[in-house]
Amino acid sequence: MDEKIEQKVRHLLKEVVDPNTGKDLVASKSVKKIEDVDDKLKILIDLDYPAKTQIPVVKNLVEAKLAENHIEADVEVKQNIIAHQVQRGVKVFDNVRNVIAVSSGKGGVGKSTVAANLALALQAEGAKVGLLDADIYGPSQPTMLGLKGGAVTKDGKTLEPLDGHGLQVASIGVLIDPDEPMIWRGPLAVSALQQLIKQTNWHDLDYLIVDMPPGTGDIQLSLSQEVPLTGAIVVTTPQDIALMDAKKGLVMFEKVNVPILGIIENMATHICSKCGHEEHIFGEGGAKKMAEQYGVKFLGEIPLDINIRLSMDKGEPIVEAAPDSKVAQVYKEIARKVGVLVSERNKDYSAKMPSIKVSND
Ligand SMILES: Nc1ncnc2c1ncn2[C@@H]1O[C@H](COP(=O)(O)OP(=O)(O)OP(=O)(O)O)[C@@H](O)[C@H]1O
Repeated sequence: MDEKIEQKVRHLLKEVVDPNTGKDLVASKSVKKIEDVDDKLKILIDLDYPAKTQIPVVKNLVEAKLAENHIEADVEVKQNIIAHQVQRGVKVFDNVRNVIAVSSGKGGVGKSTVAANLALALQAEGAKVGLLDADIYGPSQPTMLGLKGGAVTKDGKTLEPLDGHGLQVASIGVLIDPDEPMIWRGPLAVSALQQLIKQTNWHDLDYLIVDMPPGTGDIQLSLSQEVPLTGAIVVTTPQDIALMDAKKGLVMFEKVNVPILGIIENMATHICSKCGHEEHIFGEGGAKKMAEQYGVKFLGEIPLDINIRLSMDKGEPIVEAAPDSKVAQVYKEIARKVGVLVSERNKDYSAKMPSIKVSND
């Protein structure tokens, strides 16, 4: 094709800023092809984040820029979520492109609720998503996602993921007696969770969300070291005591070189179910300040809202039960940020690395 045209188009695409990444399409490496097909200019743009609602937005921006410059072309915008780098020395999973840990410094801050709604929000925007419930102390995803039935195996060795509103789900809760108190020794817990992750037949996932056990003890540390994580999210509530523990979570991931995608403040404000008045009953701005202090992103704040709890208790998280509600929009906004932050991580090249043989001859 005419090199001049290609250069001109590339130059114009440098002027089209994707509102989601804040970068132009060339800088974000989204331009996959500019080619001549049967005398017609064809442009292919790949978006490396969940983009169902954003595909038409980006397509319109490109078409408008080309039209302004009297260039006619077929513009195709696609979602193509690729695998990104994990900790050095850890092997990535087959069929799972990106693994994201959702963790908390302490229990009860709403980590599992965030994990479920975040997974559903990523799915709503067009991603293929799995959820691994690794919370050995209180596996709540079977209830929260209304899972029916127990573990399913076709070959007696591997597990089939369960279906939770379209998510592929594996939960330690399905494998244990829910009425028995869970007393795991560290290594046993880690090996049971490793088995659950590796022996589940995940089918072609863009993201696997891991609902981590709360806290920053040995089990959490081993998991953060051994599970191939693209990034971690720390959930906290606004109280000083929760923030103190959340900081420990940040330090733990830093120690094992897992990039922190950001902090989410849950129960940030209380919304009165009678009058709709919103107030910061547990304190204000603590998580945002902590994010600044540690140089990580503040992903957003989720209000304390009775509908979040009621929908979870019914097994239908609010993003699924009321996708257009204000609260569901907050989760979706956070999910969009998470998708873009993952896309900014380095690509995973491990699958293409040649294996090097060292011989003694
Ligand atoms: N923003 C919210 N508004 C109202 N209720 C919430 C909110 N977030 C979580 N909850 C409720 O708080 C309770 C605890 O939430 P969840 O189980 O997600 O916490 P957790 O941090 O995962 O706990 P643990 O780590 O101890 O398992 C649940 O009943 C949940 O429905």
